[in-house]
Amino acid sequence: MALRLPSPFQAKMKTLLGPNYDNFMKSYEQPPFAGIRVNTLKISDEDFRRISPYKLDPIPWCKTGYYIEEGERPGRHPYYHAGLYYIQEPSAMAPVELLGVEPGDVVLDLCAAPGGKSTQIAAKLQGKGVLVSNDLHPDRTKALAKNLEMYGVRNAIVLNDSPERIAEAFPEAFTKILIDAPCSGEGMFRKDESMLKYWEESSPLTFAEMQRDILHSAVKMLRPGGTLVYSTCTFSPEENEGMIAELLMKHPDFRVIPIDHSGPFSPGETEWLARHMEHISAEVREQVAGTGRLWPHKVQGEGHFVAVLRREGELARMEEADEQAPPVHVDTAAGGHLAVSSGKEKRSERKGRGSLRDPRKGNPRGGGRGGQHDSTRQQGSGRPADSISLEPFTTFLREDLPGTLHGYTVTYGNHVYLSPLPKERLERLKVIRPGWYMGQIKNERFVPGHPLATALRAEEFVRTISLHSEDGEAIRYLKGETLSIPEERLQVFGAAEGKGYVLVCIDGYSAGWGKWQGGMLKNEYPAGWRWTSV
Ligand SMILES: C[S@@+](CC[C@H](N)C(=O)[O-])C[C@H]1O[C@@H](n2cnc3c(N)ncnc32)[C@H](O)[C@@H]1O
Repeated sequence: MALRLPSPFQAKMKTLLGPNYDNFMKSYEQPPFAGIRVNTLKISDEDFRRISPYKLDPIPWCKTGYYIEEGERPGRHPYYHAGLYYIQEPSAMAPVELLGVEPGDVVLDLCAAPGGKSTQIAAKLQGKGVLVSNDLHPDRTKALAKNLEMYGVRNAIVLNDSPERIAEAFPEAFTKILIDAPCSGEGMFRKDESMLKYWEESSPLTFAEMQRDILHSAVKMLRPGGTLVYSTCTFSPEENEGMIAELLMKHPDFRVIPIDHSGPFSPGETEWLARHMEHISAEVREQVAGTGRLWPHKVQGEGHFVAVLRREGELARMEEADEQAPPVHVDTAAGGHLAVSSGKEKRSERKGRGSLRDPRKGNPRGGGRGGQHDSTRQQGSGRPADSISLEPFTTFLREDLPGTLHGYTVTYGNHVYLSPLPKERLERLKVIRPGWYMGQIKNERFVPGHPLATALRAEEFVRTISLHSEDGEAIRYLKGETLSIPEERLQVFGAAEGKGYVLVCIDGYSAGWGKWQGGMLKNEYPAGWRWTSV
């Protein structure tokens, strides 16, 4: 065995696993399993299987997840840059599958960076409903925002705030909540040896403290009848069954929805509960048995713990409880200006339907950090939001993007976003992305942003070019080179001319912008996203 596992870890696992311990230890002689998950926001599972550059072997607990062979480098293919798949450890695909997200859900992913599970949730939502993705650590939220953008997610808000503050802003707001908790990462040892040192320096009890706080805030944000999934990539029962048992003792309106144990999932470790947490009732212990474990000696994956919990009550039906963000449209009566949706009028127009509950009602204290927006800081600011004329943006929509986009128009300085929620709902939170980034108004022109391109389908834009993934042209584009493209290769719809912004696709799937003129395609692929030689 190449890995030197800490002896306290080995001793603990021996007690926990009893006769299964030897098999568990043998699993460390195997290389870790690698997986990819098809991004069904951009391509159907069936179409991906047809064009996949890899031999795919289905992952039993995730319909769109596949094992790929050892030695493959899935991050080095143009399809990765076109967001056709996410590289994800196979066991990590389980929690979202068990959360049961459906289009129209209002979902919170509370510990979301770098975004594996958020991109999975977004694929389940299919652009309908709301995804709020949060992470406490600022640097990690950058990767989270980038991944959501790369995967063409339109209806996500990225926050960098504490669970307590988010709970103040969104009491009983979400139909589904995922807590993929920070943990001691025992399931990561085989994949990432640096986790061994991390484990030796910290204790499961430190994590249990953090997890308890996160859960405490999360329960306040779930609607009656809603579903909460708690997951970790560690084996330690203190952070898994222990956490769930405590929650059930404290919140009798929460119940475990038992996971089917006839397949890859093993039952929760209730014997450990009986030995170490005597105050936990037998009824709660029985419920905890319904949680699920993926063990590395039983399945092809690094291991995970998952608990599915439901809060008692009748879940308000989506169409009665939530407004869909309105379509963005050009209001010609307002002189070609965009009809900026404030959300307020919408609510009063649709009296009695209510959206996410307004935190200011019944919370007269207000307060908070007063709308720090990283989106503004990172992407530049300028004039006060409302002084900006959106005309260049509306002209772009009308002329180049004739379809209907949904969302509340939110501006920060000269940056324009479409948000799945009205701006005032985010006022007191630290917002990294208030929604789908449209672009920037600069010198009275609209400069479309990269995330606008990655989330568009080829047929939604008036001018497109499709580059072949295999003839080197796509990689040259991804490296930032200018390409020579004769006009006949452009696909131009209607009466539009060839000159202007072009949606650059790879085998038909959007990857970014280019600007075409006189046979040359100027490259607009952002510097920070480019294909590098290593
Ligand atoms: C297991 S990782 C999440 C992985 C992520 N769900 C994914 O699938 O890509 C746990 C995350 O929790 C974040 N975190 C730690 N403490 C937190 C807290 N109190 N509130 C929210 N996030 C926290 C960490 O920064 C880390 O990114």
